[in-house]
Amino acid sequence: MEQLTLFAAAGQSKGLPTHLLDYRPGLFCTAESDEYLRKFIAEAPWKQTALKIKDKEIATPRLTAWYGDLGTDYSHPGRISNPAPWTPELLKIKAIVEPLSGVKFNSVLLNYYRDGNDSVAWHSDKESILGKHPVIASISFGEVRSFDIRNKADHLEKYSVRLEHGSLLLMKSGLQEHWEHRIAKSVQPMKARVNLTFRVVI
Ligand SMILES: O=C(O)CCC(=O)C(=O)O
Ligand SMILES: [Fe+2]
Repeated sequence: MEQLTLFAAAGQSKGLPTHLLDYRPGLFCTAESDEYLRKFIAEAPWKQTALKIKDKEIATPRLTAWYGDLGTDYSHPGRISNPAPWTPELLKIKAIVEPLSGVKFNSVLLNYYRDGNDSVAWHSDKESILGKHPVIASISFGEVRSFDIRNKADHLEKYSVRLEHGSLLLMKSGLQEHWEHRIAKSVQPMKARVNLTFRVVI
C-alpha cells in the first residue's frame, strides 16, 4: 500500500536538488489554466489501465491519456496504448515548454487525479524507450498536489514540491536514474488535477 503523504501542508522542501528539478510556478495564468483544466477533463480520451502486481490485476488509481507523434506508441508493463494525435491546445503548450526545457518532445502523457484517492506510487520514468537520461517537462492544472522525491540509495533522503495550478516542473537529466517520485494519496479532500508530462519516446 502507498503511504499517505508526509508533506500534506508543506511547501517546497529546503535543500531540494535544483540541479535535478526546476520548478516554475505561474507559467500559465489562472484563467488560462482554468480553461485548460476544464477542456482536458472534458475532452481527453481518458482510460483507467490495469497494472499487474504479483499476478493480480489492479486498476491504476488515476486516469491517463497518451498523445504524440505517430509511431510513438508507448508501452509500459501491463499497458499498451496508441497515442492520440496532438490537439491545438497541446501543441500550444508544447511550444511554450520546449524552449524552457531545451528539448523537442514527441509525446505527452496526461494524468487525471479525480480526487485525493487518486495517486501515482513511487517510481522513476526510466523505461528504455525514454532513453538513458530522459528530460521530462511536467505541467500541472487544478488542485495543488505534493510531488515527493526520494533517493533510491537512501529512502530517508526525501523532498517535496507543491505543484501549483499552471506550473512547470522540469525533471532534468539524472533525476530518473537516482531518484523516485510519487503523488501520494491525501487524507485532505482534493479537487481534480490534470498533469501533463512531455516526453521524448525513442
Ligand atoms: O502527476 C504528476 O505530477 C507526476 C506524474 C508522473 O510521475 C508520471 O506520469 O510518470
Ligand atoms: Fe513519473
